[in-house]
Amino acid sequence: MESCLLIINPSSGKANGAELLPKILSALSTRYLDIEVRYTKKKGDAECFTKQAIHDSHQSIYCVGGDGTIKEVVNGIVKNNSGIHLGIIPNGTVNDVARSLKIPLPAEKAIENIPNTSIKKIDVGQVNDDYFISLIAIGGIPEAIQNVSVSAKTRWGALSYLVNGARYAFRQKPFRVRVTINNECRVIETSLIVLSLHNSVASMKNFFHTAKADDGFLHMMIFPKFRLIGAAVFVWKIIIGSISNDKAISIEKTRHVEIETESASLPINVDGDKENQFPLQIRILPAVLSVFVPF
Ligand SMILES: Nc1ncnc2c1ncn2[C@@H]1O[C@H](COP(=O)(O)OP(=O)(O)OP(=O)(O)O)[C@@H](O)[C@H]1O
Repeated sequence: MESCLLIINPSSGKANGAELLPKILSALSTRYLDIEVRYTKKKGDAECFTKQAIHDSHQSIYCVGGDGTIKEVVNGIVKNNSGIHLGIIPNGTVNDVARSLKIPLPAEKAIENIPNTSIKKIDVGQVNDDYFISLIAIGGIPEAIQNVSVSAKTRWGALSYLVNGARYAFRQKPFRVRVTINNECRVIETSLIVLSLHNSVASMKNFFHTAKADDGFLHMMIFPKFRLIGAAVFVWKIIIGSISNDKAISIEKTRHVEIETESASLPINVDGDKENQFPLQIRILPAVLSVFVPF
């Protein structure tokens, strides 16, 4: 029988990860003889635990947390060039990766479904020297979303993101970026850029209608400059899932993109965390991650 590492972020989502332990152990014990359990305490722990699991020759890692915790595990896997299998028990606030992979929500359902999963190879994004699994967003709105406190997320869930994002949308100042796709360079004034590997963004399904976790593409939306009324219209279209039909938005599908700006303080959000400095070299690594998904 095989062995696995179970990583639990006890602060993700409603901060109930530790309470799920008995159920998870019972589900995993049908598949694994040895199950090591580790709790994260801070940023970087999940990547560090992953590195150790690869070194210890575990066959799989199960991750209980949100997209930020999954991103750390993915960094540990890809940076170590490992084929270790990843199981996702979605217990964050938005859980876009799980939604895209049709992993049942909430976490209790995903746990019950562990026996009915098999391996699928999916894409990973690379941004400069790091990796991401879901989303890069540039602008003040993503920064506002990132600044939502753990207590607000625990109490209000995805609603806390929406309210903070909408509040900032009205104060949003446009910014100028140089975007290079397929050797074609464009200077654009925009208020928001969203780049995703999946169809679900900020827990809203079909943000990118055609995106698939294994299609080998980065999906990118460049919004025009917007102010008060424009922001309200876009927020509404995002909520009702019709944003990708908006003619004012430029939608790109690419394998590589470079984004530069002279606005030194322009915020970048990578899978929910503030990271990286411009210029951004972003590319897709097709089918490099083995994840458990429902049959
Ligand atoms: N014990 C802990 N207490 C507080 N923060 C932690 C702890 N362990 C990890 N973290 C932080 O949690 C972040 C990841 O949270 P994660 O994204 O998984 O949950 P979330 O923000 O609730 O969900 P989502 O990304 O779906 O919105 C990591 O970047 C890390 O900084």
